[in-house]
Order: sequence, then C-alpha cells, then structure tokens
Amino acid sequence: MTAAVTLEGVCRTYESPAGPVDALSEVNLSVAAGEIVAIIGPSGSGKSTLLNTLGLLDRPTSGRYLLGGQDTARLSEAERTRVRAHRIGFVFQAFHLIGHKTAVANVALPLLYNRGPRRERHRIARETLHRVGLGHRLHAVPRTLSGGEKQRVAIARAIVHRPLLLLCDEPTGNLDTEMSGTVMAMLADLAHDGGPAVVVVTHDLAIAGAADRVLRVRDGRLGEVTDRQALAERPPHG
Ligand SMILES: Nc1ncnc2c1ncn2[C@@H]1O[C@H](COP(=O)(O)OP(=O)(O)OP(=O)(O)O)[C@@H](O)[C@H]1O
Repeated sequence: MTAAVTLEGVCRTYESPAGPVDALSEVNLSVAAGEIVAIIGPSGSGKSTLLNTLGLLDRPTSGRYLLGGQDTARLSEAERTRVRAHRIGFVFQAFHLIGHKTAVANVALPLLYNRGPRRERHRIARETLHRVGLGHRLHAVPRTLSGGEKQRVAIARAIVHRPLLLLCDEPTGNLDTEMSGTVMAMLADLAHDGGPAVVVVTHDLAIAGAADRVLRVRDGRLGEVTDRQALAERPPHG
C-alpha cells in the first residue's frame, strides 16, 4: 500500500544572524491512511517546522516529501495551494471558527473549492457534523458552543473534503483533560474509520498515548518512542 505521506531524508535549515539553524535533520517518516501518529518534543525541537513541511507551508532544504505518492518538489506555488486545499486538513489549538456563521456553514467552507451546489455542500457538512457527534448543534454559532464542541466543529471542517492528510497542532491545548481525551479518541476513530493519515503535535503525553505511534523530535531529529507504558505514566505536560 502507498503511504499517504512519506518524508525521505528531509532537512530544513533556516538562515539566522547567528548562523544556520538545522530545524529538521535527515527526517524519515511514513504515515499510512487510517493511521494516527503523535509528535512530541521540547520547545524549539522542530515540531512546527515538521508540520509546516507536511502542510506544504514550508519546503525542505533537501530530501523528498511525497504526498499520496506525488513528489511535492515538482509542484508550483499555485499547485501547492490547490493540493493543500483539496488533500490536507488543518486543526489548530485556537479553533479559528467564523463567529457569525453556524456550525454547518463553518464546516461547509472548504467545500467551496469543489464548486458544488450550496444544498449539496450543506448536506455533506451536516453529515460530517453527525460523524463528530454534533448532529444536535448543526445551527449553533460558535459563541454558544463549549470548547470541546468548537474543536469538534473545527475537526469536522478539517475532514469535510475527505483529505488524505489531517494535521493537528496542539488540538487539545485549550481543552480540559476529559475533553482532551474525548477529542483525541475522536481523531483516532476518524483515522481508523477509513479516514486520513493523522499527524498530531502535542505537548500532552497522556494524549499522545492514544495514537498508533508516538514519535519524538529532538534537535530536529525524529525518533520512535517505544516505551509507551512510561509515556502513559508521565504526568500531562511533563
Ligand atoms: N523562520 C525561522 N528563522 C530562523 N530560525 C527558525 C525559524 N523558525 C524556526 N526556527 C528555529 O528552528 C528550530 C525549530 O523551531 P520550531 O518552531 O519548528 O520548533 P517547535 O518544536 O515547534 O517549538 P515550539 O514547541 O516552541 O513551538 C528552533 O531552533 C527555532 O528557533
């Protein structure tokens, strides 16, 4: 089976006044469709650079990034934007919902790229909100939703166009422990239920434990965390 995403020997070096900074060094990563991978690591280790690279927001200095088997180095800027809109979903810590729009209207937004009729876009958005357990809040505006509900709307919006890859940057950072667990379990269910490859960057080690694999970035290098038991036993944010 073709991996949804593959990084081969990816390096990303930033130029800074103090000299070059190797934010990613020889990173190899393969994530299959339906798999959820958590990325942990201390501040400044390279997690954002890795997410930005996977999200086609940044380019490797060297190495290869294949998305759905396609070498992304060959894409023009316009093609990268198109691929990002069609094949990648993003979830952020701060939800980023549009305040005056209902949950359905927020979730339907990414479907504008597909140019289908509004009625059809809203039907798909309603179906996706049912998938994240919000079938009873279809017409709510964000200020009337709890933090966990807002993040579930944001997740629905990120998967409504059936992306190949779902990137989540601290998706539970604004949620309490219980809701964090619910949201992470939901991301795992979505992945396992014929969903996208899911990559979750998190500081929360307890949350990371719900992923199929946990990888740690340290000084730009990626390594597998094999002692999952130790991970689960460490305090959150530790
Ligand atoms: N635009 C930039 N120019 C120069 N150096 C950069 C730039 N962006 C990031 N870096 C450096 O690259 C390294 C990796 O940064 P990155 O933001 O990927 O880390 P991170 O793990 O996401 O950190 P945090 O958890 O604090 O968000 C750091 O040393 C950072 O200072």
